[in-house]
Amino acid sequence: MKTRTIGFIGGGNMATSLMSGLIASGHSPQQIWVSDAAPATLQAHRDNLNVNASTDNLKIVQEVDVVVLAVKPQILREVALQIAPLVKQKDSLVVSIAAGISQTSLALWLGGDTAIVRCMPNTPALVLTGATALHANANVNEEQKDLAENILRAVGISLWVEHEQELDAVTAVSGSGPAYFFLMMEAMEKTAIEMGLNEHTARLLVQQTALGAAKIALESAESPTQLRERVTSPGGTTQKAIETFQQNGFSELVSKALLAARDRSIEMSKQLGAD
Ligand SMILES: NC(=O)C1=CN([C@@H]2O[C@H](COP(=O)(O)OP(=O)(O)OC[C@H]3O[C@@H](n4cnc5c(N)ncnc54)[C@H](O)[C@@H]3O)[C@@H](O)[C@H]2O)C=CC1
Ligand SMILES: O=C(O)[C@@H]1CCC=N1
Repeated sequence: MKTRTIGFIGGGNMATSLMSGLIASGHSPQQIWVSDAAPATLQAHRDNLNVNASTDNLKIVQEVDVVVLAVKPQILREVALQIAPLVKQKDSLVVSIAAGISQTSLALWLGGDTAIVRCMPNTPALVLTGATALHANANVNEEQKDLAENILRAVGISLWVEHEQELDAVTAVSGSGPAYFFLMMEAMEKTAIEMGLNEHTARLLVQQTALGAAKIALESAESPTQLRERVTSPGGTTQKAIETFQQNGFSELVSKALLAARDRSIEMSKQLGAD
């Protein structure tokens, strides 16, 4: 497939992760455009990533084949309505990464004929280890599906969900998920220091342990339960820790947190969208 130009409207955390990942995976910065309301953000992208940048969202739509909507859900309506006439004129493929903004809302704002892929990536895209789930509306053809998938696959794994509602669960699991692991790392690091390790040692041990656990989970055919049992010697230290977690409601707490994130995604679609 011929290399396509990609434009990001909104150049914040997630767009930075995606642009950096695309460039690291061999995409030419010259084929990437970004717009943002903050000129300083755009200058940083010019300086650090060497991409094309403009404060004018319409300029981005004009220049590119694929428009990625990467602004906060709260201002997506305003941006979508602004670019809608040009998107229609150019017959652009639009990819939205916004949490909690449905295909229904996007189609209402952008126009019912627009080819729209709604997806949920995550910030590890920055280091080419992202996880993205995508959903296409009925206007997206096979070539456009490949195009959207190729962009996200350049920065990690990507998979399609059949039902759009699944994206609420995806948001709770992998969209927000990196933050849960960072929270665990924060807590482990803090206690490691309280137990007498210096900051450098505490951080390094936690980071390497997280990496090792993720790597073994990915590479092994065994389930997380089996892998956990391999670390847990009967009557040993891990058993004490795991019992402490479980007696204090760890699994229930994780479940509650993910359900709250999933429900917030649904609530956002009602509050901010046209659902
Ligand atoms: N941060 C994350 O881990 C993830 C975020 N998302 C989604 O990505 C989207 C962006 O999130 P972040 O990058 O975290 O937010 P962010 O706040 O870092 O970036 C948004 C950017 O949009 C710019 N902006 C504001 N008004 C604008 C306008 N009218 N035109 C153009 N740019 C404008 C802001 O200056 C800012 O740089 C959200 O919809 C979020 O739901 C999705 C997956 C993960
Ligand atoms: O917190 C949020 O709403 C966004 C979506 C997933 C990760 N960050």
